[in-house]
Amino acid sequence: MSTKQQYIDGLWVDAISAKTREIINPFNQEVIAEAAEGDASDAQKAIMAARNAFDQGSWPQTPATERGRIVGKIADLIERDSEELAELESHDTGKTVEESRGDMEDIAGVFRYYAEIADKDGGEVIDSPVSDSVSRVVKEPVGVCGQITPWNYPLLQASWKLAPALVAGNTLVIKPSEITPLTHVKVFELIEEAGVPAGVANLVLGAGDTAGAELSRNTDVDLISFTGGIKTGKKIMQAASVNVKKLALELGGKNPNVIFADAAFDTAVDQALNAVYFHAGQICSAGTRLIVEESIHDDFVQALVDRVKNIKLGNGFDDTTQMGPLISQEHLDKVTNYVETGVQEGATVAVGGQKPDDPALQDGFFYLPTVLTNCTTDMDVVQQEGFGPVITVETFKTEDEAIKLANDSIYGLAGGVWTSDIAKAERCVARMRMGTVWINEVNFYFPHAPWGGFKQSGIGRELGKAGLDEYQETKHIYHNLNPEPDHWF
Ligand SMILES: NC(=O)c1ccc[n+]([C@@H]2O[C@H](COP(=O)([O-])OP(=O)(O)OC[C@H]3O[C@@H](n4cnc5c(N)ncnc54)[C@H](O)[C@@H]3O)[C@@H](O)[C@H]2O)c1
Ligand SMILES: C[N+](C)(C)CC=O
Repeated sequence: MSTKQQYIDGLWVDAISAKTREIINPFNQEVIAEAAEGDASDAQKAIMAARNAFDQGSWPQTPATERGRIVGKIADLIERDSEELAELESHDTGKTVEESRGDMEDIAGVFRYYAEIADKDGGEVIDSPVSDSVSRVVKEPVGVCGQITPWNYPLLQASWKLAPALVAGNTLVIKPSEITPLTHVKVFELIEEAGVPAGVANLVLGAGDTAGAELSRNTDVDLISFTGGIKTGKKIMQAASVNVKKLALELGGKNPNVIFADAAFDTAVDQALNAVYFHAGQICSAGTRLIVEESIHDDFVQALVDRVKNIKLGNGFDDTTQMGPLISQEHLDKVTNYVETGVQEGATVAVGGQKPDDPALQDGFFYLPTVLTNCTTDMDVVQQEGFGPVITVETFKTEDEAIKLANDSIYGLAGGVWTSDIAKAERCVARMRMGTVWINEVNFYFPHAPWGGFKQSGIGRELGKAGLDEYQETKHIYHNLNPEPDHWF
């Protein structure tokens, strides 16, 4: 088995320490690859390459049209190799290959979107308050960007960072989660093939507290963009203060899905399942807090439970599988404890609440899709991000109460409202404190619309024009066409 290497300064390299890590398929714990285990010294080497490429290389000055062309070529290559990428992602994360195929389409779309807008903002001329002067605003790259991604949507989250950073003329070092590096390695082969100059885009592999921590504290890094958990986000924010790095944080969520009695019942039930059980609930924007109008609670829960019982768990490469495993034994233990805590707090397991007993699933990190009823907003299970296939159900009687419950969270990533009353829907979303709100929809995102969190779900935005702004500095240039002495002194 050849070792998956890092890509630093245009070369494929092992870790300086020569250490490696086994990469595991969470469906059966089979070792599917061996990857270089970089650490702080590898990160320093990559940062130096990115620093040199920014300070002395041609990329920041390359016309935006040309940078866009190269990023467009990456999109073409991702489309060409999308099946290979999708299979790698599913082996690495356990998600169904159908879900991974959807991710690859989205990823190519993100590179394509930023390629297309690369040269669309040529700056702005300001109406100067002084005659014989020109005042203009231009956008410039920030510099060297550190980028850190999580294991749940490895390449998708990377694409939201790589594409805008590159078209804006930055250089970068990205570090994937140490447990899911495979699609990052493959996409760097495509980045090389597309003609991105050596040193501009660098890939470091390895653990968060070594390689990742170096990216956040190193003073040669000008911007750090992180997607992951809130605890890590806080550490990165602290480390980044050393040189006041620009900071973008995409953190967790505990997202409400509010169902009014006048919602289209069958669709709302169906989408409440989609909101949570895709990728076994390991989605930052999963609608895990179901908030249902009291008058339909019993029917709604019964309909959910009937459907949940039939969800087919299994190998993501089997066409009939609807839900794969969790990512690791550690995460399975965390989800198990999370549900047990909920039960101790007074929640009732309406369905699931344990590992499956199917002998075919015993080698994987499976947990049954679960619905917990009798939940109240003060419970840990309602407030903490469980990041597993678990829905908690709360009830409300009035619109005000529904909004109060929806907003009762330290998080503010996303939320949904289901109703057939247009005015009520608009009133609700206006009051919901989240970066994305859906009316009669769940979990929908696309390259043109910004993504990010209110409150402790994060800082900054990815995707859309806002996602490009994160990677640009704004410079005002004032030109006095008729300089004269003032004779003040
Ligand atoms: N807001 C979003 O768009 C979004 C998207 C995907 C995932 N997430 C969140 O990500 C979390 C799950 O991902 P995870 O378990 O991989 O998160 P995590 O915070 O454990 O790890 C994320 C990344 O940070 C690195 N890391 C860990 N410690 C570090 C440190 N001290 N310094 C620098 N880097 C460090 C890890 O190696 C990994 O690459 C969930 O909370 C989920 O909600 C958010
Ligand atoms: C941002 N999203 C929904 C793609 C993945 C969150 O975990």
